[in-house]
Amino acid sequence: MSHPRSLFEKLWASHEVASISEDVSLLHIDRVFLHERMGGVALKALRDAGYPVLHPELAFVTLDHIVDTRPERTSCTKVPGGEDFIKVTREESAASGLKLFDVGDPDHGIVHVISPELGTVLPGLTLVCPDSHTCTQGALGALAWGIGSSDGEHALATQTLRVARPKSLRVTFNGKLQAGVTAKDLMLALIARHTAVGAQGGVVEFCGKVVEAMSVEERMTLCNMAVEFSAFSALIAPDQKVFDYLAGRPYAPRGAAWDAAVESWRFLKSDPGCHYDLELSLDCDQISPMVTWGTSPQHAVAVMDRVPDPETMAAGTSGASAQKALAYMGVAAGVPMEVIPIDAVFIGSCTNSRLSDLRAAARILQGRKVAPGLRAICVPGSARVKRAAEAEGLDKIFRAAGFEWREPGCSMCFYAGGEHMGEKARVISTTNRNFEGRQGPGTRTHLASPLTAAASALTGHICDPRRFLEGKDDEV
Ligand SMILES: CC(C)[C@H](C(=O)O)[C@@H](O)C(=O)O
Ligand code: SF4
Repeated sequence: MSHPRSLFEKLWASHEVASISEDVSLLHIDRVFLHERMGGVALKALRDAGYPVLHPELAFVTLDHIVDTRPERTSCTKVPGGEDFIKVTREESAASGLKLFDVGDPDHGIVHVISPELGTVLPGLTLVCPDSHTCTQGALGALAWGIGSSDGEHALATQTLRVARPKSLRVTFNGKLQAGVTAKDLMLALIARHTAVGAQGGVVEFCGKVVEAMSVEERMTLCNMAVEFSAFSALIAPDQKVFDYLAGRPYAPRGAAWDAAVESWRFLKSDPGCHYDLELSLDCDQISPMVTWGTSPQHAVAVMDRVPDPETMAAGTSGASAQKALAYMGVAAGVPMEVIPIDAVFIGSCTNSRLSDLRAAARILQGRKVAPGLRAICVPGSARVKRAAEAEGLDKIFRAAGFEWREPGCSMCFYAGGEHMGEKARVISTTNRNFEGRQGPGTRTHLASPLTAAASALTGHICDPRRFLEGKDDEV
Protein backbone atom coordinates (compact mmCIF):
# COMPACT_ATOMS: atom_id res chain seq x y z
CA MET A 1 0.00 0.00 0.00
CA SER A 2 1.24 3.49 -0.78
CA HIS A 3 2.17 5.77 2.09
CA PRO A 4 -0.53 8.05 3.58
CA ARG A 5 -0.60 11.34 1.71
CA SER A 6 -1.78 14.81 2.66
CA LEU A 7 -4.25 16.68 0.48
CA PHE A 8 -1.39 18.91 -0.61
CA GLU A 9 0.70 15.90 -1.69
CA LYS A 10 -2.25 14.53 -3.66
CA LEU A 11 -2.81 17.81 -5.48
CA TRP A 12 0.88 18.20 -6.20
CA ALA A 13 1.23 14.67 -7.54
CA SER A 14 -1.88 14.90 -9.69
CA HIS A 15 -0.57 18.05 -11.38
CA GLU A 16 3.09 17.11 -11.78
CA VAL A 17 3.96 17.09 -15.47
CA ALA A 18 7.67 16.57 -14.85
CA SER A 19 10.08 16.54 -11.94
CA ILE A 20 12.79 19.09 -12.72
CA SER A 21 14.91 18.50 -9.64
CA GLU A 22 14.41 17.11 -6.19
CA ASP A 23 12.56 20.23 -5.07
CA VAL A 24 11.21 21.69 -8.29
CA SER A 25 8.41 20.37 -10.47
CA LEU A 26 6.65 21.46 -13.60
CA LEU A 27 2.98 21.59 -12.61
CA HIS A 28 -0.09 21.70 -14.80
CA ILE A 29 -2.08 24.87 -14.16
CA ASP A 30 -5.82 24.46 -14.55
CA ARG A 31 -6.95 28.09 -14.34
CA VAL A 32 -5.37 31.53 -14.55
CA PHE A 33 -7.13 34.59 -13.17
CA LEU A 34 -5.88 38.09 -13.93
CA HIS A 35 -6.63 41.61 -12.67
CA GLU A 36 -5.88 45.01 -14.15
CA ARG A 37 -2.87 45.85 -11.96
CA MET A 38 -0.82 42.98 -13.40
CA GLY A 39 -2.90 41.15 -16.00
CA GLY A 40 -3.03 43.59 -18.92
CA VAL A 41 0.71 44.08 -18.80
CA ALA A 42 1.35 40.32 -18.74
CA LEU A 43 -1.00 39.72 -21.67
CA LYS A 44 0.61 42.50 -23.68
CA ALA A 45 4.14 41.28 -22.99
CA LEU A 46 3.15 37.82 -24.10
CA ARG A 47 1.52 39.02 -27.29
CA ASP A 48 4.48 41.29 -28.09
CA ALA A 49 6.77 38.27 -27.69
CA GLY A 50 4.62 36.35 -30.18
CA TYR A 51 3.16 33.77 -27.81
CA PRO A 52 -0.61 33.23 -27.88
CA VAL A 53 -2.53 32.30 -24.76
CA LEU A 54 -2.64 28.51 -25.01
CA HIS A 55 -6.11 28.01 -23.51
CA PRO A 56 -8.04 31.30 -23.49
CA GLU A 57 -11.09 29.46 -22.17
CA LEU A 58 -9.19 28.64 -18.95
CA ALA A 59 -8.12 32.22 -18.20
CA PHE A 60 -10.35 34.94 -16.71
CA VAL A 61 -9.86 38.64 -16.08
CA THR A 62 -11.50 41.15 -13.75
CA LEU A 63 -11.10 44.85 -13.01
CA ASP A 64 -10.97 45.22 -9.24
CA HIS A 65 -7.84 46.83 -7.83
CA ILE A 66 -8.10 50.39 -9.02
CA VAL A 67 -11.64 50.85 -10.31
CA ASP A 68 -13.69 53.70 -8.89
CA THR A 69 -16.06 52.29 -6.24
CA ARG A 70 -17.88 55.53 -5.39
CA PRO A 71 -21.64 55.06 -5.65
CA GLU A 72 -22.00 57.29 -8.72
CA ARG A 73 -18.83 55.86 -10.33
CA THR A 74 -18.16 59.07 -12.23
CA SER A 75 -14.63 58.06 -13.28
CA CYS A 76 -13.20 54.73 -14.30
CA THR A 77 -10.51 55.10 -11.64
CA LYS A 78 -9.33 57.61 -9.04
CA VAL A 79 -5.74 56.37 -9.33
CA PRO A 80 -3.54 58.75 -11.38
CA GLY A 81 -2.44 56.87 -14.51
CA GLY A 82 -4.81 54.04 -13.65
CA GLU A 83 -6.79 54.49 -16.88
CA ASP A 84 -3.84 53.04 -18.79
CA PHE A 85 -3.91 49.80 -16.76
CA ILE A 86 -7.63 49.48 -17.34
CA LYS A 87 -7.39 50.29 -21.05
CA VAL A 88 -4.60 47.80 -21.73
CA THR A 89 -6.42 45.11 -19.74
CA ARG A 90 -9.58 45.60 -21.78
CA GLU A 91 -7.67 45.64 -25.10
CA GLU A 92 -5.48 42.66 -24.30
CA SER A 93 -8.29 40.51 -22.90
CA ALA A 94 -10.20 41.08 -26.14
CA ALA A 95 -7.13 40.49 -28.32
CA SER A 96 -6.39 37.18 -26.57
CA GLY A 97 -10.01 36.07 -26.38
CA LEU A 98 -10.22 36.02 -22.57
CA LYS A 99 -13.45 36.51 -20.64
CA LEU A 100 -13.28 39.89 -18.89
CA PHE A 101 -15.62 40.69 -16.01
CA ASP A 102 -15.68 44.41 -16.67
CA VAL A 103 -17.20 47.10 -14.46
CA GLY A 104 -20.97 46.83 -14.90
CA ASP A 105 -20.87 43.12 -15.73
CA PRO A 106 -23.33 41.28 -13.45
CA ASP A 107 -20.46 38.98 -12.38
CA HIS A 108 -17.91 41.75 -11.80
CA GLY A 109 -15.97 42.02 -8.53
CA ILE A 110 -12.80 41.30 -6.56
CA VAL A 111 -11.02 38.34 -8.13
CA HIS A 112 -11.01 36.15 -5.00
CA VAL A 113 -14.67 36.87 -4.37
CA ILE A 114 -15.92 36.21 -7.89
CA SER A 115 -13.83 33.15 -8.70
CA PRO A 116 -15.60 30.93 -6.11
CA GLU A 117 -18.96 32.56 -6.91
CA LEU A 118 -18.58 31.70 -10.57
CA GLY A 119 -17.10 28.26 -10.02
CA THR A 120 -13.97 29.09 -12.00
CA VAL A 121 -12.17 27.57 -9.03
CA LEU A 122 -13.19 24.01 -8.18
CA PRO A 123 -11.92 21.40 -5.73
CA GLY A 124 -8.79 19.62 -6.89
CA LEU A 125 -7.69 22.26 -9.41
CA THR A 126 -4.55 24.35 -9.54
CA LEU A 127 -5.23 28.05 -10.00
CA VAL A 128 -2.81 30.95 -10.15
CA CYS A 129 -3.27 34.71 -10.21
CA PRO A 130 -0.75 37.52 -9.94
CA ASP A 131 -2.06 38.42 -6.51
CA SER A 132 -0.91 37.34 -3.08
CA HIS A 133 -4.41 36.62 -1.74
CA THR A 134 -5.09 33.90 -4.31
CA CYS A 135 -4.73 31.52 -1.32
CA THR A 136 -8.31 32.55 -0.43
CA GLN A 137 -9.54 30.11 -3.05
CA GLY A 138 -7.92 27.14 -1.27
CA ALA A 139 -11.06 27.16 0.90
CA LEU A 140 -12.71 25.12 -1.88
CA GLY A 141 -9.99 22.49 -1.91
CA ALA A 142 -7.95 23.88 -4.81
CA LEU A 143 -4.23 24.54 -4.77
CA ALA A 144 -4.37 28.27 -5.52
CA TRP A 145 -1.45 30.63 -5.12
CA GLY A 146 -0.18 34.08 -6.01
CA ILE A 147 2.49 34.46 -8.69
CA GLY A 148 4.57 37.23 -10.25
CA SER A 149 3.95 38.72 -13.65
CA SER A 150 6.52 36.65 -15.56
CA ASP A 151 5.12 33.41 -14.11
CA GLY A 152 1.74 34.70 -15.23
CA GLU A 153 3.02 34.93 -18.80
CA HIS A 154 4.49 31.44 -18.56
CA ALA A 155 1.24 29.98 -17.24
CA LEU A 156 -0.80 31.70 -19.96
CA ALA A 157 1.52 30.51 -22.74
CA THR A 158 2.06 26.92 -21.58
CA GLN A 159 -0.64 26.07 -19.00
CA THR A 160 2.25 24.97 -16.77
CA LEU A 161 4.60 26.49 -14.19
CA ARG A 162 7.89 25.53 -12.58
CA VAL A 163 7.26 25.51 -8.85
CA ALA A 164 9.60 24.89 -5.93
CA ARG A 165 7.81 22.44 -3.65
CA PRO A 166 6.71 24.24 -0.49
CA LYS A 167 6.68 22.72 2.98
CA SER A 168 3.39 21.46 4.36
CA LEU A 169 1.76 22.50 7.61
CA ARG A 170 -1.36 21.51 9.45
CA VAL A 171 -3.15 24.04 11.61
CA THR A 172 -5.89 22.49 13.74
CA PHE A 173 -8.54 24.72 15.24
CA ASN A 174 -9.99 22.81 18.19
CA GLY A 175 -13.06 23.51 20.29
CA LYS A 176 -15.95 25.83 19.54
CA LEU A 177 -16.07 29.54 18.83
CA GLN A 178 -17.77 31.85 21.29
CA ALA A 179 -20.52 34.14 20.04
CA GLY A 180 -19.05 37.22 18.36
CA VAL A 181 -15.81 35.44 17.38
CA THR A 182 -15.19 34.92 13.66
CA ALA A 183 -12.74 33.39 11.22
CA LYS A 184 -10.97 36.76 11.05
CA ASP A 185 -10.40 36.72 14.82
CA LEU A 186 -9.01 33.19 14.66
CA MET A 187 -6.45 34.18 12.05
CA LEU A 188 -5.39 37.29 13.97
CA ALA A 189 -5.05 35.13 17.10
CA LEU A 190 -3.03 32.51 15.21
CA ILE A 191 -0.72 35.10 13.65
CA ALA A 192 -0.32 36.97 16.96
CA ARG A 193 0.74 33.73 18.63
CA HIS A 194 3.03 32.32 15.95
CA THR A 195 4.14 35.58 14.26
CA ALA A 196 3.59 36.83 10.72
CA VAL A 197 6.25 34.41 9.44
CA GLY A 198 4.83 31.39 11.28
CA ALA A 199 3.87 29.44 8.17
CA GLN A 200 7.44 29.67 6.82
CA GLY A 201 6.41 29.70 3.17
CA GLY A 202 4.51 26.42 3.47
CA VAL A 203 1.09 25.25 2.35
CA VAL A 204 -1.21 25.37 5.36
CA GLU A 205 -4.05 22.88 5.66
CA PHE A 206 -6.71 24.12 8.07
CA CYS A 207 -8.42 21.32 9.99
CA GLY A 208 -10.42 20.71 13.11
CA LYS A 209 -13.93 20.92 14.46
CA VAL A 210 -14.07 24.69 14.14
CA VAL A 211 -13.24 24.56 10.43
CA GLU A 212 -15.74 21.77 9.81
CA ALA A 213 -18.44 23.87 11.47
CA MET A 214 -17.61 26.95 9.39
CA SER A 215 -19.48 28.09 6.31
CA VAL A 216 -17.59 28.11 3.01
CA GLU A 217 -17.40 31.91 3.18
CA GLU A 218 -15.81 31.85 6.64
CA ARG A 219 -13.30 29.30 5.35
CA MET A 220 -12.39 31.76 2.61
CA THR A 221 -11.57 34.34 5.28
CA LEU A 222 -9.29 31.81 7.01
CA CYS A 223 -7.46 31.00 3.81
CA ASN A 224 -7.30 34.65 2.75
CA MET A 225 -5.29 35.57 5.85
CA ALA A 226 -2.86 32.66 5.38
CA VAL A 227 -0.55 34.80 3.26
CA GLU A 228 -0.27 37.22 6.20
CA PHE A 229 1.07 34.19 8.08
CA SER A 230 3.70 33.84 5.30
CA ALA A 231 2.05 30.81 3.76
CA PHE A 232 2.65 29.82 0.14
CA SER A 233 -1.02 28.96 0.14
CA ALA A 234 -3.80 27.44 2.22
CA LEU A 235 -6.09 24.47 1.77
CA ILE A 236 -9.24 23.04 3.31
CA ALA A 237 -10.47 19.57 2.39
CA PRO A 238 -13.71 20.06 0.45
CA ASP A 239 -16.86 18.63 2.05
CA GLN A 240 -20.58 18.56 1.31
CA LYS A 241 -20.85 22.27 2.19
CA VAL A 242 -18.40 23.07 -0.60
CA PHE A 243 -20.22 20.85 -3.09
CA ASP A 244 -23.55 22.49 -2.18
CA TYR A 245 -21.95 25.93 -2.47
CA LEU A 246 -20.66 25.16 -5.99
CA ALA A 247 -23.70 23.37 -7.40
CA GLY A 248 -25.18 25.36 -10.27
CA ARG A 249 -22.42 28.00 -10.40
CA PRO A 250 -21.92 29.31 -13.96
CA TYR A 251 -18.55 27.60 -14.61
CA ALA A 252 -19.15 24.48 -12.48
CA PRO A 253 -19.78 21.23 -14.34
CA ARG A 254 -23.40 20.18 -14.90
CA GLY A 255 -25.43 16.99 -15.19
CA ALA A 256 -23.44 13.77 -15.37
CA ALA A 257 -20.17 15.73 -15.36
CA TRP A 258 -21.18 17.31 -12.04
CA ASP A 259 -21.97 13.93 -10.49
CA ALA A 260 -18.65 12.51 -11.66
CA ALA A 261 -16.82 15.59 -10.35
CA VAL A 262 -18.39 15.33 -6.90
CA GLU A 263 -17.49 11.63 -6.75
CA SER A 264 -13.85 12.43 -7.50
CA TRP A 265 -13.81 15.36 -5.05
CA ARG A 266 -14.74 13.04 -2.17
CA PHE A 267 -11.16 11.69 -2.32
CA LEU A 268 -9.68 15.13 -1.78
CA LYS A 269 -8.70 14.77 1.84
CA SER A 270 -5.58 13.95 3.78
CA ASP A 271 -5.02 10.32 4.72
CA PRO A 272 -4.80 9.56 8.45
CA GLY A 273 -1.17 9.49 9.56
CA CYS A 274 0.16 11.54 6.64
CA HIS A 275 3.23 13.69 7.07
CA TYR A 276 3.34 17.45 7.67
CA ASP A 277 6.57 19.40 8.08
CA LEU A 278 5.01 21.44 10.86
CA GLU A 279 1.91 21.05 13.00
CA LEU A 280 0.23 23.81 15.00
CA SER A 281 -3.01 23.87 16.90
CA LEU A 282 -5.13 26.49 18.57
CA ASP A 283 -7.72 25.92 21.24
CA CYS A 284 -10.52 28.21 20.11
CA ASP A 285 -12.86 28.10 23.12
CA GLN A 286 -11.14 31.04 24.78
CA ILE A 287 -10.44 33.16 21.68
CA SER A 288 -11.98 36.64 21.84
CA PRO A 289 -12.69 39.14 19.08
CA MET A 290 -9.26 40.44 18.05
CA VAL A 291 -7.98 43.78 16.80
CA THR A 292 -4.55 45.01 15.74
CA TRP A 293 -2.76 47.82 17.55
CA GLY A 294 0.33 48.07 15.29
CA THR A 295 1.58 47.75 11.74
CA SER A 296 1.70 43.98 11.26
CA PRO A 297 -1.14 41.45 11.49
CA GLN A 298 0.85 39.85 14.33
CA HIS A 299 0.34 43.03 16.35
CA ALA A 300 -3.05 41.80 17.46
CA VAL A 301 -4.69 41.52 20.88
CA ALA A 302 -8.12 40.67 22.25
CA VAL A 303 -10.35 43.71 21.87
CA MET A 304 -10.85 44.05 25.65
CA ASP A 305 -7.08 43.98 26.28
CA ARG A 306 -4.59 46.81 26.36
CA VAL A 307 -1.99 47.96 23.86
CA PRO A 308 0.96 45.77 24.84
CA ASP A 309 4.21 47.06 26.27
CA PRO A 310 7.15 46.66 23.81
CA GLU A 311 9.33 45.58 26.73
CA THR A 312 7.26 42.48 27.38
CA MET A 313 6.21 41.62 23.87
CA ALA A 314 5.83 38.10 22.52
CA ALA A 315 8.45 36.45 20.35
CA GLY A 316 8.99 37.84 16.87
CA THR A 317 8.42 41.51 17.66
CA SER A 318 11.54 43.38 18.70
CA GLY A 319 11.16 46.29 21.10
CA ALA A 320 12.41 48.72 18.44
CA SER A 321 9.95 47.61 15.75
CA ALA A 322 7.12 47.69 18.27
CA GLN A 323 8.09 51.24 19.32
CA LYS A 324 8.08 52.26 15.66
CA ALA A 325 4.66 50.66 15.18
CA LEU A 326 3.28 52.46 18.25
CA ALA A 327 4.64 55.77 16.97
CA TYR A 328 3.13 55.29 13.50
CA MET A 329 -0.19 54.26 14.96
CA GLY A 330 -0.19 57.06 17.52
CA VAL A 331 -1.11 54.76 20.39
CA ALA A 332 0.60 54.30 23.76
CA ALA A 333 1.48 51.05 25.52
CA GLY A 334 -0.93 50.17 28.31
CA VAL A 335 -3.97 51.96 26.87
CA PRO A 336 -7.12 49.80 26.72
CA MET A 337 -7.94 49.11 23.05
CA GLU A 338 -11.55 50.00 23.67
CA VAL A 339 -10.82 53.64 24.50
CA ILE A 340 -9.00 54.32 21.21
CA PRO A 341 -11.17 56.69 19.13
CA ILE A 342 -11.52 56.06 15.41
CA ASP A 343 -12.15 58.36 12.45
CA ALA A 344 -13.36 55.88 9.88
CA VAL A 345 -14.63 52.38 9.26
CA PHE A 346 -14.02 50.30 6.14
CA ILE A 347 -16.02 47.13 5.56
CA GLY A 348 -14.86 45.38 2.41
CA SER A 349 -11.94 43.54 0.71
CA CYS A 350 -11.42 39.92 -0.35
CA THR A 351 -11.11 39.06 3.36
CA ASN A 352 -14.54 40.18 4.56
CA SER A 353 -16.87 41.54 1.86
CA ARG A 354 -19.09 38.53 1.20
CA LEU A 355 -22.79 38.31 1.97
CA SER A 356 -22.26 36.67 5.36
CA ASP A 357 -19.83 39.45 6.34
CA LEU A 358 -22.31 42.16 5.38
CA ARG A 359 -25.11 40.34 7.20
CA ALA A 360 -22.94 40.13 10.34
CA ALA A 361 -22.21 43.86 10.28
CA ALA A 362 -25.83 44.73 9.49
CA ARG A 363 -27.00 42.71 12.45
CA ILE A 364 -25.16 45.14 14.71
CA LEU A 365 -25.97 48.27 12.69
CA GLN A 366 -29.69 47.63 12.34
CA GLY A 367 -31.73 50.48 13.79
CA ARG A 368 -28.61 52.36 14.94
CA LYS A 369 -26.43 55.22 13.70
CA VAL A 370 -22.67 55.55 13.34
CA ALA A 371 -20.96 57.96 15.73
CA PRO A 372 -21.13 61.64 14.70
CA GLY A 373 -18.31 62.77 12.39
CA LEU A 374 -17.18 59.25 11.59
CA ARG A 375 -16.74 58.19 7.97
CA ALA A 376 -18.14 54.73 7.31
CA ILE A 377 -17.87 52.85 4.04
CA CYS A 378 -19.12 49.46 2.93
CA VAL A 379 -17.85 47.98 -0.34
CA PRO A 380 -19.48 44.69 -1.33
CA GLY A 381 -16.91 42.31 -2.81
CA SER A 382 -18.80 41.65 -6.01
CA ALA A 383 -21.84 42.65 -8.02
CA ARG A 384 -23.46 39.37 -6.97
CA VAL A 385 -22.86 40.11 -3.29
CA LYS A 386 -24.21 43.62 -3.77
CA ARG A 387 -27.39 42.41 -5.48
CA ALA A 388 -27.97 39.69 -2.88
CA ALA A 389 -27.42 42.18 -0.05
CA GLU A 390 -29.83 44.66 -1.63
CA ALA A 391 -32.43 41.94 -2.17
CA GLU A 392 -32.57 41.41 1.58
CA GLY A 393 -32.41 45.11 2.45
CA LEU A 394 -28.90 45.23 3.90
CA ASP A 395 -28.06 48.33 1.86
CA LYS A 396 -30.89 50.16 3.61
CA ILE A 397 -29.53 49.17 7.03
CA PHE A 398 -26.03 50.37 6.11
CA ARG A 399 -27.30 53.62 4.58
CA ALA A 400 -29.69 54.37 7.44
CA ALA A 401 -26.80 53.86 9.88
CA GLY A 402 -24.75 56.45 7.95
CA PHE A 403 -22.58 54.21 5.78
CA GLU A 404 -21.66 54.89 2.15
CA TRP A 405 -22.88 51.90 0.13
CA ARG A 406 -20.45 51.39 -2.72
CA GLU A 407 -19.85 49.59 -5.98
CA PRO A 408 -17.66 46.44 -5.86
CA GLY A 409 -13.86 46.54 -5.98
CA CYS A 410 -10.76 46.58 -3.78
CA SER A 411 -11.41 50.25 -3.02
CA MET A 412 -9.60 51.55 0.06
CA CYS A 413 -8.21 48.15 1.05
CA PHE A 414 -4.97 49.33 -0.47
CA TYR A 415 -3.60 52.68 -1.52
CA ALA A 416 -2.41 52.98 -5.08
CA GLY A 417 -2.47 56.76 -5.31
CA GLY A 418 -6.25 57.19 -5.39
CA GLU A 419 -8.77 57.61 -2.60
CA HIS A 420 -7.77 57.38 1.04
CA MET A 421 -9.19 58.30 4.43
CA GLY A 422 -6.55 60.94 5.15
CA GLU A 423 -3.16 61.44 6.80
CA LYS A 424 -3.22 60.07 10.35
CA ALA A 425 -6.88 59.03 9.98
CA ARG A 426 -7.52 56.05 12.24
CA VAL A 427 -9.50 53.38 10.43
CA ILE A 428 -10.96 50.15 11.71
CA SER A 429 -10.92 47.91 8.70
CA THR A 430 -12.04 44.41 7.73
CA THR A 431 -9.06 44.10 5.36
CA ASN A 432 -5.97 41.93 5.77
CA ARG A 433 -2.98 44.31 5.83
CA ASN A 434 -2.09 47.10 8.23
CA PHE A 435 1.40 48.01 7.04
CA GLU A 436 2.50 51.64 7.16
CA GLY A 437 0.76 53.46 4.32
CA ARG A 438 -1.31 50.46 3.27
CA GLN A 439 -4.55 52.44 3.19
CA GLY A 440 -2.96 55.79 2.43
CA PRO A 441 -0.02 57.99 3.42
CA GLY A 442 0.04 58.11 7.21
CA THR A 443 -3.31 56.33 7.50
CA ARG A 444 -3.57 54.12 10.60
CA THR A 445 -5.25 50.77 10.10
CA HIS A 446 -6.72 48.55 12.82
CA LEU A 447 -7.65 45.14 11.40
CA ALA A 448 -10.79 43.52 12.78
CA SER A 449 -13.83 41.45 11.88
CA PRO A 450 -16.99 42.94 10.33
CA LEU A 451 -18.72 42.60 13.72
CA THR A 452 -16.00 44.52 15.53
CA ALA A 453 -15.83 47.13 12.76
CA ALA A 454 -19.61 47.66 12.92
CA ALA A 455 -19.66 47.94 16.71
CA SER A 456 -16.77 50.42 16.57
CA ALA A 457 -18.60 52.47 13.94
CA LEU A 458 -21.49 52.92 16.36
CA THR A 459 -19.45 53.96 19.38
CA GLY A 460 -16.72 55.91 17.57
CA HIS A 461 -13.98 53.99 19.34
CA ILE A 462 -12.68 50.43 19.12
CA CYS A 463 -15.43 48.31 20.60
CA ASP A 464 -16.05 44.70 21.60
CA PRO A 465 -18.93 43.57 19.35
CA ARG A 466 -20.33 41.38 22.13
CA ARG A 467 -21.63 44.58 23.73
CA PHE A 468 -24.16 44.71 20.90
CA LEU A 469 -24.81 41.00 20.64
CA GLU A 470 -26.02 40.37 24.16
CA GLY A 471 -29.54 39.08 24.15
CA LYS A 472 -29.33 38.16 20.49
CA ASP A 473 -28.92 34.59 19.33
CA ASP A 474 -25.35 33.55 18.69
CA GLU A 475 -25.57 32.53 15.06
CA VAL A 476 -22.89 34.88 13.82
C1 LIG B 1 -1.77 44.74 -6.24
C2 LIG B 1 -1.64 43.29 -5.91
C3 LIG B 1 -0.59 42.68 -6.74
C4 LIG B 1 -1.51 43.06 -4.41
C5 LIG B 1 -1.23 41.62 -4.01
O1 LIG B 1 -0.44 40.89 -4.61
O2 LIG B 1 -1.76 41.14 -3.05
C6 LIG B 1 -2.76 43.52 -3.69
O3 LIG B 1 -3.89 42.78 -4.05
C7 LIG B 1 -2.58 43.46 -2.21
O4 LIG B 1 -3.48 43.01 -1.51
O5 LIG B 1 -1.54 43.92 -1.73
S1 SF4 C 1 -9.25 43.46 -1.76
FE1 SF4 C 1 -7.27 44.16 -0.97
S2 SF4 C 1 -6.17 42.31 -0.39
FE2 SF4 C 1 -7.85 41.70 -1.72
S3 SF4 C 1 -6.97 41.61 -3.77
FE3 SF4 C 1 -7.85 43.66 -3.49
S4 SF4 C 1 -6.14 44.92 -2.74
FE4 SF4 C 1 -5.53 42.77 -2.48
